[in-house]
Amino acid sequence: MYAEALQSISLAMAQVRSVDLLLARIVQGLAAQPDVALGRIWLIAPGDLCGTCPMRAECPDTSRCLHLAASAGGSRKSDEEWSGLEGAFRRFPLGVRKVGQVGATGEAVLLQCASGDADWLVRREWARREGIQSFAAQPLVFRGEVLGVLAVFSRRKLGRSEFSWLRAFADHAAVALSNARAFEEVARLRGQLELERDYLREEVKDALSFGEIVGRGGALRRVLQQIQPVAATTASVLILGESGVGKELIARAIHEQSPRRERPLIRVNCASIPRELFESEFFGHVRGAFTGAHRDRAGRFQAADGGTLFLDEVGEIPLELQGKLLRVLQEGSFERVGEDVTRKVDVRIVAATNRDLKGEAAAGRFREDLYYRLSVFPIEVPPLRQRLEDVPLLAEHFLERVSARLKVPVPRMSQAQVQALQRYDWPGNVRELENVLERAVILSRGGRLRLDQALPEGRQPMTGGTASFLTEREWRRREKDNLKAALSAAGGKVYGPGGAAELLGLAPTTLASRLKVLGIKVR
Ligand SMILES: Nc1ncnc2c1ncn2[C@@H]1O[C@H](COP(=O)(O)OP(=O)(O)OP(=O)(O)O)[C@@H](O)[C@H]1O
Repeated sequence: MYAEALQSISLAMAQVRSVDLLLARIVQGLAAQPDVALGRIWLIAPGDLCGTCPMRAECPDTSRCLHLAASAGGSRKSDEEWSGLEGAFRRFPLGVRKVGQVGATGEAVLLQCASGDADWLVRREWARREGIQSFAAQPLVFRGEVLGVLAVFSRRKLGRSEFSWLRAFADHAAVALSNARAFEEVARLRGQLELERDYLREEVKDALSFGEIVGRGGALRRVLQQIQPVAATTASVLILGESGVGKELIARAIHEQSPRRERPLIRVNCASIPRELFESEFFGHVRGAFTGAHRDRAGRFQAADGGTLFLDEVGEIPLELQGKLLRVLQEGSFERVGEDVTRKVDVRIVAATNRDLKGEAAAGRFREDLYYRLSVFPIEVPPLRQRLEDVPLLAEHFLERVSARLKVPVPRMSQAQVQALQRYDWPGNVRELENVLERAVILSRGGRLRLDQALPEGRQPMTGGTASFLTEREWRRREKDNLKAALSAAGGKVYGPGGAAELLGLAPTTLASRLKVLGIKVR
């Protein structure tokens, strides 16, 4: 081996950004030298093949060992090549045999075959046949940490000077290895960020509307008190409550108060995913896995790696997929659609439902084991009608927010109006209250708050005098009843003489589109 050869390999190394490619270049560069029979690199990594490892009995600690990561060289007797990463030496326990000792101590070794101390050679027959003279192993050390071992079997006796050249070369290799790892990490993070951005973009609008949780009544306080203790853990949380009570707000608060707050919170609305796309949405797919899969795509589990996955409307997940979901919750592993590789993730689950999931499980519509897994820590958010004491604060909050958004002065709300709001039973919960106030602010046009038309029918505040108009909802109902009556008078016939369109004096196409809008089915 010559200094120039090592230098030119070093130069080439600096350009490479992939760890695998880098290691391959190094050993191939070494093996290209006339006297080198075999060049190999092992890297320290967590123990993985312990069940089948031939050195298991000698292994002091299965947590970490040396993994053969690159190999190059060839026989001088045959055209056999030694680039495979399998075989007896694919793992070395740290501290065991020469390679393991270099990995454990960080001290290099130089051994000669001729000197009679060739006991270290495991394959003596191989060494004799291939004319091996020397073996040199150098640790790959970066910032004081041993990353692995670089070894060379030489057909020419290696002297001290070559050994020290190899030392310097190993140092270059270790730096290049750290750089390549850093590049790969950056690329991985960039990929993940892009993925998160894709998923998050659709939710930016939603996210902007999530301020603090408003309301300090006893019922809500009891809910809020549960957030902090559970946020600190990795336990799955199941948030139960009717639509619009603020379940998503609670889910976000759990994430924000958890140690995962710097990592992504990814939301999946399980009700909006078509049945056949569930698996791919959750776990991702590889290109060509199904029609339309034009490129590899990571799923939401991967996007949420290290963070929290919020499974909204979890009761909508099809039964077939529930088993796979259970597995990723239990083992943290899954496969992309169309791929065999098993991937690992670390994801905390917060799920929400407005269904009686326990009842669904009892009826066989939801897997019971999954239900128990999800509901380790249930949080029940009461409907707004059971905490009407929160209405005044919530109403103020929404008035201010909507006015700011519409850039109008905040209209003043009278005590009577607040009471009117508290008399309503809010089937749509906080979301409905928010919508009512938004309508009221728009109707107020910068003047006094106009709740009368904004509230759903039959709930106008008692301001004296009867209203001489219909609300939108009343109007629609009247129209619906009217169209139904006409249809029935026409015996279900829409078009032509005696049809409903003619009876109503409407163009048939106009009638058809109104029927569609109002959801009226024609027999
Ligand atoms: N306590 C609260 N303080 C402030 N805003 C609230 C509160 N509760 C709910 N909201 C608002 O009400 C709307 C509905 O809340 P959210 O989407 O969290 O309900 P949900 O229970 O998840 O509904 P769904 O089951 O329909 O998904 C949101 O705009 C949210 O900001």
